[in-house]
Amino acid sequence: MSQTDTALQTASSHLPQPVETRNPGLPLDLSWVRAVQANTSAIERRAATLPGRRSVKKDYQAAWLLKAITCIDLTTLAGDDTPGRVRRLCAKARQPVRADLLEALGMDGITTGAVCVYHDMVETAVEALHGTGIPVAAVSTGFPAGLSPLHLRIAEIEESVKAGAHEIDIVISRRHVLTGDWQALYDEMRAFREACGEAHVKAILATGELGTLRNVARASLVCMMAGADFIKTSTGKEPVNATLPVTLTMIRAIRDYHERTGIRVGYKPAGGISKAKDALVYQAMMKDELGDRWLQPDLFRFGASSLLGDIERQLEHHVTGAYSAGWRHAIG
Ligand SMILES: O=C[C@H](O)COP(=O)(O)O
Repeated sequence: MSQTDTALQTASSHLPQPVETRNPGLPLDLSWVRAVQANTSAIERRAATLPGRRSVKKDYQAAWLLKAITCIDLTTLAGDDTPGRVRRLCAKARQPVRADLLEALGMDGITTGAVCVYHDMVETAVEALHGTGIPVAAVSTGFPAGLSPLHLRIAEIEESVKAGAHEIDIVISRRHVLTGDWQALYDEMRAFREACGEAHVKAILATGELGTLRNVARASLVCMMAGADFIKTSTGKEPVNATLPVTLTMIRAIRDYHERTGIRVGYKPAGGISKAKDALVYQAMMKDELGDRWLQPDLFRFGASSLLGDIERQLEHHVTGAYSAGWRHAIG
């Protein structure tokens, strides 16, 4: 088998998905939560060296980028979203890379991991993705601030599930973290998880608003104890969204949780990830810290509205040797 074949097999390994047991959660263990620390300067030092540590080139890079596409929650979360824009986004999710490029790469049948929209756009997205197997994710619970009354946040989840969302991206109440009220955070997350039913729940921590990496680590753990299927960094609307130090902190919390419980929880960095080279750094970090299993779309997603365009541009360069203008790979 040639190097190209091996590399591209890595990309197509998203096709038959391993079935992961959902995280059932645990009773809140406050002593475990309070024991969690984060050594900020060590985490920042390690994160700063990461972009230079691993570099994949040529066919391997193309394979990693194709894999990254399968992990994108292709997102539009704008006040001026329309059914037309969402349908165009869904068309892009079904065929994320131009057919001639895919053919040159020896690939077919690749899709994004999901499409992520506000509740009002769920029905349109579900209809547009009918028969593709691509799940629709709905942001929920008063996204992005999460400050509406609890019963309305729960009703919003239920409405989105009824409208056909397979995944619900909830926002936590940041004040519970900032005041150290872990019981309140746990109860809220548990209620959200219950309202989701069969739909998978991603807990958005809004890490840019949590103050310290120790808070990020503790909030990650509490959300996992309360049954989150994924923990996600940001809404994309905070002043600081996904970063490498936050990512290290959260994926180490996922690793600890797995070591203690045997349960794998997924990770979704979101907000401001728009370059193919950044996606490669995140993938390398997942591989280093958690292993290959966490590179599959059932355990790893990028929340991104414009990453796909840059990846497609890099793939075109790989195939043709030339860069095209970014607008040629418009998402919507
Ligand atoms: O969850 C997804 C984010 O809102 C997308 O953020 P972005 O537009 O910066 O890629």
